[in-house]
Amino acid sequence: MNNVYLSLGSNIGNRLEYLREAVQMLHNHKQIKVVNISSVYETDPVGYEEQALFLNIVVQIETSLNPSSVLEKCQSIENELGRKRIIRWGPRTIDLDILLYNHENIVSDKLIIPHPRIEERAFVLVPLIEIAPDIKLPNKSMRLKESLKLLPDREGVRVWKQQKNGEDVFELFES
Ligand SMILES: Nc1ncnc2c1ncn2[C@@H]1O[C@H](COP(=O)(O)OP(=O)(O)OP(=O)(O)O)[C@@H](O)[C@H]1O
Ligand SMILES: Nc1nc2c(c(=O)[nH]1)N=C(CO)CN2
Repeated sequence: MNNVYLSLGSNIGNRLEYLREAVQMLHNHKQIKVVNISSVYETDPVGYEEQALFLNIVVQIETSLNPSSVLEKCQSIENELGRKRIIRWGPRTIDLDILLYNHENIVSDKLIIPHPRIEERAFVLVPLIEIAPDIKLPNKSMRLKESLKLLPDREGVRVWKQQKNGEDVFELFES
């Protein structure tokens, strides 16, 4: 079974509902098991700043899908939830990025894993480290929590809804 971390973000409409639906769609796939979900963080937009605040989470899944099939599933969820690609790094109902796939390094036309901007994004690192405190990038000795300490914009990431019960990954999405 492959251990995969995904980053999810939304900054249009009912942001929590989009996150909830995306996680449900992952859960509904018979080859995907959702094993952990971070708290929900409200985050200042990065890259293109003239847009609404995001909600971001990181989700850990176990899956028998290969990396390109995980990407296809992520993109089909984005399409189903009405994502439109208009501005690079611009507003979106939902965005799913693959952060890590086991400890593999993958470079193809469609996919780069680890995601190339993990270490510069507090909105990714904070929720990722919450659920995987000692995680490292493949072939790197420094833990990501050390990378996070080097980022200037950590205060742009605030807990919005605390994950209450790590055992029941769906509790977050039931209240
Ligand atoms: N690790 C990855 N996860 C998701 N998409 C990836 C990854 N590596 C490369 N891609 C490619 O990136 C393309 C653009 O993705 P997308 O429009 O979601 O980018 P973005 O989320 O706006 O920006 P960013 O990549 O900075 O998060 C996708 O079509 C996909 O082929
Ligand atoms: N805070 C925040 N900023 C972003 C995000 C995001 O999910 N959260 N996604 C982006 C494109 O992937 C660009 N900027």
